[in-house]
Amino acid sequence: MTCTVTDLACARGGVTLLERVSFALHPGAALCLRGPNGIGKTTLLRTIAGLQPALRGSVTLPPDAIAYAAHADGVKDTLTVAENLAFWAAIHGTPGIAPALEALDLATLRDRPARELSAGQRRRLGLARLLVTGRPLWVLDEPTVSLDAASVARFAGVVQAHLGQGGMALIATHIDLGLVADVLDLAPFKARPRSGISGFDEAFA
Ligand SMILES: Nc1ncnc2c1ncn2[C@@H]1O[C@H](COP(=O)(O)OP(=O)(O)OP(=O)(O)O)[C@@H](O)[C@H]1O
Repeated sequence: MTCTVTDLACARGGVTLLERVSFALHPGAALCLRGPNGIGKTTLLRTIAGLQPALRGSVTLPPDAIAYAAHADGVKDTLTVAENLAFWAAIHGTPGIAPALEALDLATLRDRPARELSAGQRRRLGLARLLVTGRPLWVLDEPTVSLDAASVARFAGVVQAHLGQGGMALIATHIDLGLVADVLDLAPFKARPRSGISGFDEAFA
């Protein structure tokens, strides 16, 4: 199942940020989005994941085929690590949480309440959620924030394994994860500022 994004335009706070974004992501492939702070990487990922409407364009994969992981990780503080994963596994109908615990090195933390996790441990729990969704496209917004070097390498291996099973990954990241991935520079897709005054844009084009 290929994810095809065609002529996508997205906005935040009423401002159009990116326009004419098109690409195809095939099974087993990863694409890294690059661009300076504020260009609209998060906004584009949220739009592709179906968390906000597109101004224009289309995404062929439905939102329920996409697992989105971002800064707000959805971890429930009052539940333990294992309970958080079991909760998500139940929602997605995944049989067990052991592979996810193992993959993100969370087995020794399984009975720790999430509120007692360090930032990096919490991030690993948020990323472990990806594995229990069973969804083919992982949309990842700065997934390595707070992770130490060993955890970055471990997570890169998790993504690589997902790709090896025919999954896909779309990643906004400022660091090189060491993945075999195409890179999409968003600069050419930056929307031109609009005045909102009829005739103004044309007069000053
Ligand atoms: N809730 C909001 N309301 C209005 N504008 C917002 C909101 N959130 C973000 N923005 C603005 O939208 C623009 C794009 O933000 P976005 O987070 O998509 O950029 P980004 O490329 O992911 O940035 P970064 O690399 O810093 O994470 C920025 O100019 C930002 O200030």
